[in-house]
Amino acid sequence: MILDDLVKVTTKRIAAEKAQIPLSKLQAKAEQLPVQKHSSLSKRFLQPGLHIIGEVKHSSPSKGTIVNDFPYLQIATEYQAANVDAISVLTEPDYFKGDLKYLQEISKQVRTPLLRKDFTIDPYMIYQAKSAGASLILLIVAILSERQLADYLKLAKRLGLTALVEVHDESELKRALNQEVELLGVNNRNLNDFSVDLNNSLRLRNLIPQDIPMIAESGIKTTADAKKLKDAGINGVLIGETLMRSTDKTELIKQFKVV
Ligand SMILES: O=P(O)(O)OC[C@@H](O)[C@@H](O)c1c[nH]c2ccccc12
Repeated sequence: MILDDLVKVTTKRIAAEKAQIPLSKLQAKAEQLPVQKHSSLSKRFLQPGLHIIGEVKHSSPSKGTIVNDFPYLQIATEYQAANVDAISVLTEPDYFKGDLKYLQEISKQVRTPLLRKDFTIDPYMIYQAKSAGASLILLIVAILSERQLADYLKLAKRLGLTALVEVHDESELKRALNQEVELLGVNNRNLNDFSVDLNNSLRLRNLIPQDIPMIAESGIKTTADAKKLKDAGINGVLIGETLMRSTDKTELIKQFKVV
């Protein structure tokens, strides 16, 4: 199963990174950065309208290389100009061709809140995210124990980071709702077989309290897709491939915003 592989390579990578920059040093750096008023970020997604998270993604295990040309700074700048609510930056190198440096560089150029998109399995990665300029981190319920989920949520909160807690099905959602979750993501992609089903988001929205904003993730291609999600009470969409392949991202974001 791909998630198992991702956890394995990530564990290995983080061990190597810890040998480069020790936790204590990274922690010191992260702790001295200002703490943003983090609760306001998740609440923003409860405001009327469909909120957009644009993703900066070079490649993925399901699609391979998505774009050959990958001017990540330019893409992030364009997303910001189009007024997206947040920008998701893939930092996982082995399967997504991501890099922490993309996040670091983008954070120096844009003010839009940034989501570190990675397979968080160690507190070290949360300190890294903070140090690299992220405002949000991804916590994938499927790869975390109850203890880890609780601890990472607490750490994120302390550092002023908003956690996007990702679930794929009812049982994961149940586990997420046992915790103090402020922002929920429902992945429409099944990471076992890569099948995508927008109904996943539509179905799970009814099981999520209205005061918790929900983001539909993956496989959103058309404004009709986005409209269906919005009409079901979904607060935001996370769009990667469709935006990455678009030659007019600004126009497309504009269209997604007014569905
Ligand atoms: O490119 P898409 O189909 O629009 O999907 C974006 C995003 O949802 C997807 O990249 C994603 C959702 N959850 C993840 C977890 C890790 C890595 C990537 C992801």
